[in-house]
Amino acid sequence: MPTWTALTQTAGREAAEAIAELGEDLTPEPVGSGVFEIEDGSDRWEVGLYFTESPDEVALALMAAAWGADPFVISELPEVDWVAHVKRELSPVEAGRFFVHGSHDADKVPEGSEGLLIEAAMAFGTGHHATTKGCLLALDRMIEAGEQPQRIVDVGCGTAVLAMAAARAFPVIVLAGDIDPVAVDVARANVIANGLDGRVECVEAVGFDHPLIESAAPFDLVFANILKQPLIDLVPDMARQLAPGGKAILSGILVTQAEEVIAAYAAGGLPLDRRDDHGEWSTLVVHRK
Ligand SMILES: C[S@@+](CC[C@H](N)C(=O)[O-])C[C@H]1O[C@@H](n2cnc3c(N)ncnc32)[C@H](O)[C@@H]1O
Repeated sequence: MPTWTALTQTAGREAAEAIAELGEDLTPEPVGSGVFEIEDGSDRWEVGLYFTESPDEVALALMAAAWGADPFVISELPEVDWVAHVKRELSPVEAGRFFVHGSHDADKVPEGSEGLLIEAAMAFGTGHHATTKGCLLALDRMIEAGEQPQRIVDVGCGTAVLAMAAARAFPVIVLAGDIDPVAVDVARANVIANGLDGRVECVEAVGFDHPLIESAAPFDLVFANILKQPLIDLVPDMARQLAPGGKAILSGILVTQAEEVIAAYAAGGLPLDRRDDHGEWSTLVVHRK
């Protein structure tokens, strides 16, 4: 049976995300990576990189030192442990009517819930992160309120979890774009696995910058779970690409950054409807006047 090498360490959020990203450039390439919040109030994150061959320990030590992070803990895992690890990390997540789960939990979707199948992969959006959950809850409230957006785009789709949730809720074609080609591949695979082929179109795009997205504008609903600065940079495009009365669900914003993002959107003609904080993360709903 093959063994896996798991590298884990804890770090601050920014360092953990950077290490997971840089880890993908290593030789040999990791077969998986993940950044998981340690929910003990310590503001520490666990970053894991998983290899089928032994990685270059010198490169790893340099990478950890460059980020001022602790050295990696290197452990050999029999295959069975790796599977168990992924399953443990990917316990199902409930957010309103949505139940995000791996294939090992496909039989656990509660009656009346919308199941979304997301396997562990190298893209963000398993539903575990507070920002994804915040967006799913905002969508759930819109559905509850009887809103029926027709033109929808998910900017920074990652696994396409938000785009697929919207496609389950509304009988329209949902567009999903990501700057990262690996995420786009993962998103396409998820769309097929969820039986949404033809209902969610995934493209490689920076912001709204793709012919398919531009030709579908203006939008009634935009998701953008990206970080504070890209969200602020996106204000002029967001104002142009949203239809009057259209809404944007924004996340990836630390609670301490929320006022700055709210002010930037209000100044761009996109006032705040609602703000919800989940732990250290804020999710905002804004609309175009
Ligand atoms: C925090 S993840 C969100 C994934 C998913 N939408 C969710 O809510 O779980 C952010 C994603 O946005 C992508 N991204 C960041 N900036 C972007 C931009 N300007 N345009 C398109 N995608 C972007 C990243 O590659 C990443 O996949």
